[in-house]
Amino acid sequence: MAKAKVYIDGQSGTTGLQIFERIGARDDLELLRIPNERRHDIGERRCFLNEADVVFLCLPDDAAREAVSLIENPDVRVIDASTAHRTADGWTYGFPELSSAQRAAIAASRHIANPGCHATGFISCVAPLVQAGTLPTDYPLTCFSLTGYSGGGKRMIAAYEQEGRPASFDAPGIYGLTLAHKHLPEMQKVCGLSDEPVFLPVVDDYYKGMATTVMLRNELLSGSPSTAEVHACLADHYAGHRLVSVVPLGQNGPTLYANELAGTNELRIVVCGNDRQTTVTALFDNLGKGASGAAVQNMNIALGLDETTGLI
Ligand SMILES: NC(=O)C1=CN([C@@H]2O[C@H](COP(=O)(O)OP(=O)(O)OC[C@H]3O[C@@H](n4cnc5c(N)ncnc54)[C@H](OP(=O)(O)O)[C@@H]3O)[C@@H](O)[C@H]2O)C=CC1
Ligand SMILES: CC(=O)N[C@@H](CCC(=O)OP(=O)(O)O)C(=O)O
Repeated sequence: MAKAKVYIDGQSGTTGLQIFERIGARDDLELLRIPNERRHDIGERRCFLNEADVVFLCLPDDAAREAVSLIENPDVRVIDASTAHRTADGWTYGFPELSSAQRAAIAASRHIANPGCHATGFISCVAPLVQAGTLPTDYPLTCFSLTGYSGGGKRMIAAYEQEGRPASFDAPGIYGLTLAHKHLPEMQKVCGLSDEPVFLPVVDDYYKGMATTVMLRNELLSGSPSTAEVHACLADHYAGHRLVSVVPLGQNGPTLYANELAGTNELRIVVCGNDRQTTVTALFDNLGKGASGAAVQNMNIALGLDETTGLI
């Protein structure tokens, strides 16, 4: 069988490099590499974008939209890591663990929108509870999400790693204070919520790794479930999945560290609580299941391969 041809637009960026790291040595794929000095040349990019079977877009939103407009070959499968198309018509949201129907839609799609990193954490905690009817769609959700500075791409990495950087970078920084973070639309739409959550992201002085937490009052959930019942609902949903799992109740340490799953493609959910209040936390790597690992998983599904090929 012919090898699938793969092109990464934005190959020298943070997400692009991490995709290359995961697929560069695979012998079932043929990687098309644009000469580095031509990587911004529209004519050259157009050739690569139309020659590939699978294209990863690892670009800012506007450049991702432009890249899509350059693709004339209807057989190209596009996996866009940017925010540009995550709630757009005609695009399939690339979180296969949502449902078997979602996985089948990804397998059949030519336009896959890779989830945002904070959105990945939020959706992994919330969507199964909504699907089960445990979490009412009008629940007043709040969420905070910790990320390493590589989540901000090359520019933020350079800012954090520069000599003489501001002393404030030594401490966690709460941002998104206008409560209009770019991941809110996908969080609301994919979970089927009637409103956006109140969401605060926090960036801190470490390279990669995330902890996204949603806080719940059990009495406001349908049927006032115990914390163990909330846990069971999530554990049932993710049973049999290899990249997303739920830590057995009580098996987590007393402190959750946002870099616990850094360097992996996995996401693990930790449920804690006292039956009056429950917290659900997703631990993962912003560059793993939060971006490049998820993008490779989506490619594997789109090519009909085992979804974890090259990932575990
Ligand atoms: N970092 C992360 O954890 C995550 C990132 N994402 C998303 O993935 C996308 C890429 O982010 P990230 O890798 O962090 O960003 P980076 O800034 O690290 O990389 C962006 C890349 O895009 C290239 N680029 C920019 N404009 C153009 C253009 N017009 N034509 C061709 N190439 C262009 C840059 O080229 P050059 O090499 O010249 O700078 C660079 O290689 C973004 O949309 C981001 O929001 C999603 C989830 C997580
Ligand atoms: C630390 C930091 O700034 N992180 C970025 C999220 C990176 C990401 O996921 O961006 P996409 O929406 O393109 O996926 C932010 O919060 O805007």
